[in-house]
Amino acid sequence: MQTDCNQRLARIAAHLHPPGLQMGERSGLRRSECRAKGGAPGFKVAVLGAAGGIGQPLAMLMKMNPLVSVLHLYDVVNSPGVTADVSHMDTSAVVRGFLGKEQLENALTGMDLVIIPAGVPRKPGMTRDDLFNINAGIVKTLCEGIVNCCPNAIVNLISNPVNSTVPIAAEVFKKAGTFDPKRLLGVTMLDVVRANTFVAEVLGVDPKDVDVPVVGGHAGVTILPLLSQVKPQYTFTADEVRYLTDRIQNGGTEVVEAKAGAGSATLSMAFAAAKFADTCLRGLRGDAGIVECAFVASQVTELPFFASKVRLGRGGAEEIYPLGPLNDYERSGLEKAKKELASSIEKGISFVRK
Ligand SMILES: NC(=O)c1ccc[n+]([C@@H]2O[C@H](COP(=O)([O-])OP(=O)(O)OC[C@H]3O[C@@H](n4cnc5c(N)ncnc54)[C@H](O)[C@@H]3O)[C@@H](O)[C@H]2O)c1
Ligand SMILES: O=C(O)C[C@H](O)C(=O)O
Repeated sequence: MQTDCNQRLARIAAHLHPPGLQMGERSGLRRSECRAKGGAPGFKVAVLGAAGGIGQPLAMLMKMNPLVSVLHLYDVVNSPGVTADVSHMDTSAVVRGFLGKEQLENALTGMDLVIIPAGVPRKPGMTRDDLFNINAGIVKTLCEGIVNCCPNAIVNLISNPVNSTVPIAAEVFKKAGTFDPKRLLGVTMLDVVRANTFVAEVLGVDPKDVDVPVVGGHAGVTILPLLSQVKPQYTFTADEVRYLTDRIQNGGTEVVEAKAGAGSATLSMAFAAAKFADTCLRGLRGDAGIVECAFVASQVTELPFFASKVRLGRGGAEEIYPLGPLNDYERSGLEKAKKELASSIEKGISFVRK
């Protein structure tokens, strides 16, 4: 058995240069095939946009996740190099790379979870909505691929503007008759990660002990931290509430400005995306009591999409929790958030319906 495997590897190695070539492209065999057969049970995960600023560290973090048995890394550039690199990590997930549109189908076929950080990031002075013209088309194409190849996969959508790209994805799935609202999740985890960090600084505690629900959406005033519901319970002063709300709502801009033209949050986003993906996988596995915030199709407000706490299970976002009691400051924030969200959602919907 071992000898067979070694012989096949030797055959593959003979065909595998120059570096960067898709694994198995010439030999018809994948280097991972020998091990894939004996691979650990687990979930199949694809990262679309895997060679990007978020994609690369996210690929690394997903390769470290013991719940992942197969990791597909897709991009329109540089995915062979990222794949070769990540595949050398001695963790159990089998890694395969896919390059360019013609390999999208193979990248997606059979996936349980698809994570999408594909698209352009902001530069200083831009809003997330300024990314719409480029990213809307990218997300639409990738979601059409999901329709054809893994319509039952859970989708974690990171590409901005999330407030519009999630409605775009939903429309693509609806058009194809494959839309399951529980399986489409806009990733707002970075807002929660930031909120926990900034609140922990104010309280002087470890961020791991802090939990701040962040609801609404993922842009400016639509990011609504519910500081009155913070765990551990604490009553902030009005100044603290204003400082924290402003910092959480503008955390993305803080990074964009600090990077001064070199992009937006990538490392903290990869961390947040990996954390969120892990909760989705634990939900798929059937773990109980997994609750995170996400931007989903929702009836929590009159808007068709809204971020709030959801319970993740085998079917995705199986339960969507109401917002709970809000104070006057949060109620007024909610009205502002809903106004902006309504037009961003509408923009996404009409992009596909036009
Ligand atoms: N949801 C959030 O909290 C959050 C946080 C940070 C960034 N973002 C967003 O994530 C996106 C990616 O950010 P980044 O910093 O990684 O950007 P990046 O430019 O570094 O990487 C994007 C990658 O997407 C790839 N790509 C482009 N078109 C593609 C296509 N059609 N198919 C597959 N891949 C494609 C690019 O080749 C590139 O490798 C941006 O839209 C950014 O605004 C969202
Ligand atoms: O701010 C951005 O443009 C990227 C992302 O949405 C973030 O919140 O960091």
